[in-house]
Amino acid sequence: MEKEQESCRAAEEELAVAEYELSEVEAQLLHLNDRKQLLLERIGRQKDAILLKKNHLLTSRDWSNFPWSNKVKEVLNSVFKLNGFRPLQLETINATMSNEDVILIMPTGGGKSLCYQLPALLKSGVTLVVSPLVSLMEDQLMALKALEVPAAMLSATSTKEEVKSIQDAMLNKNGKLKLLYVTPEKLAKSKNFMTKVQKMYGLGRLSLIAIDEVHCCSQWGHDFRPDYKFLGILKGMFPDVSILGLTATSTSKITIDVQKMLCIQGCLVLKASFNRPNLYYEVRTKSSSQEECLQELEELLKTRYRGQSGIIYTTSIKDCEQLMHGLRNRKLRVGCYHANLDATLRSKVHTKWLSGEYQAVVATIAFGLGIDKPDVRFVIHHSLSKSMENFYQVILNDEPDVHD
Ligand SMILES: Nc1ncnc2c1ncn2[C@@H]1O[C@H](COP(=O)(O)OP(=O)(O)OP(=O)(O)O)[C@@H](O)[C@H]1O
Repeated sequence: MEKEQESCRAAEEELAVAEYELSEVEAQLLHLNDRKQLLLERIGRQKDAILLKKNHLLTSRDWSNFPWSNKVKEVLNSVFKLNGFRPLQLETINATMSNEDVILIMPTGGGKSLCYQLPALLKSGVTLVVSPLVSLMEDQLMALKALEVPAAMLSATSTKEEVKSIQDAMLNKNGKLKLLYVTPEKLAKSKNFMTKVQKMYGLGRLSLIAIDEVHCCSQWGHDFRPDYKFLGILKGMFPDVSILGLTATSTSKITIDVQKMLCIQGCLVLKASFNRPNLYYEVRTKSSSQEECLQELEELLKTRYRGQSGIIYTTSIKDCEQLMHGLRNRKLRVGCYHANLDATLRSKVHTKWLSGEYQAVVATIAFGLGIDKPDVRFVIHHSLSKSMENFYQVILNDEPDVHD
């Protein structure tokens, strides 16, 4: 009995020692965890400071004169038939030629395409251009064909033969192909195509990656596209190739998000002026009566904007439908466009507006990306835009470019 009591006491003592040791270890772990936290914060601060310094160095550098400047001018004249650069075009081209990652924010129609098309011709190999819409790519290809620049596009509708000939051109050391347009879906969904891009990179033939409408990477923007997320792997896969992201709409929050997504934090960000002196803005007091509002719109469309083309933006689909019916009842030729209409109907409305059959489209923000009509003379906002950037984007998508 006594022996058992002794053994029990010994076990209790052993337990107390172990518990004491454990409490010591826990205290050390707590201390280590605190140190870890402090170190992580210090590393984060240091990384931010380095990015800021690098960004400052990039931003304060003079991007206007480089050994290849004469060649750049020559290609601008002889291939693109242009006499000079618009603001920030030369800086973007030079930074891209220097293998820097760049985000270029420039208003619609500012001349973003030249910023990757010209380096594509000067660099050896093929420039990959990621573009969100097949119609945008087709426009670009038509313009490049007229300039006799070898370019191609790959989309979900490309035939087997087209795919084969493009893939051969990608890997052919003597191939003439300079620009290859692809949708982000194609990159994200076709393993076969990505393998070919990797091979092209291995051969030193991937010269530049241009990402059009780059704000689509960010969930903060109104045009977020899930497939743009895939583009985040490109920098890791092709570290020697510079990335040029282009957009007409980006807040600093979106730009930082895009840099993070594409793994190009601290890269050079070039932002052109968004002041467009050829635009006239007017703010009117909106009547609370729907009838009076319709009457005012009718008057504008039949008098001030008679025979002219435009867009009336609303923020809700319900408003969009109601306004179209109200205006049609007043014998105005208008259509409506929003995300709830099927693609065929949307395309019909778009075509009728392009051809002039509709004087105006009553639309939500779904009507924007890829809309390009040279003779738009008015944009009416029936409701206030959700943000300044949305407002700017919908105006400039449709602005008559009287300077060009
Ligand atoms: N340096 C230049 N001098 C004269 N015209 C130019 C110059 N650069 C571009 N352009 C012309 O400006 C027009 C718009 O260019 P581009 O399509 O590249 O604009 P963008 O910024 O890409 O617009 P979006 O945002 O709609 O894609 C084109 O007709 C192009 O030929």
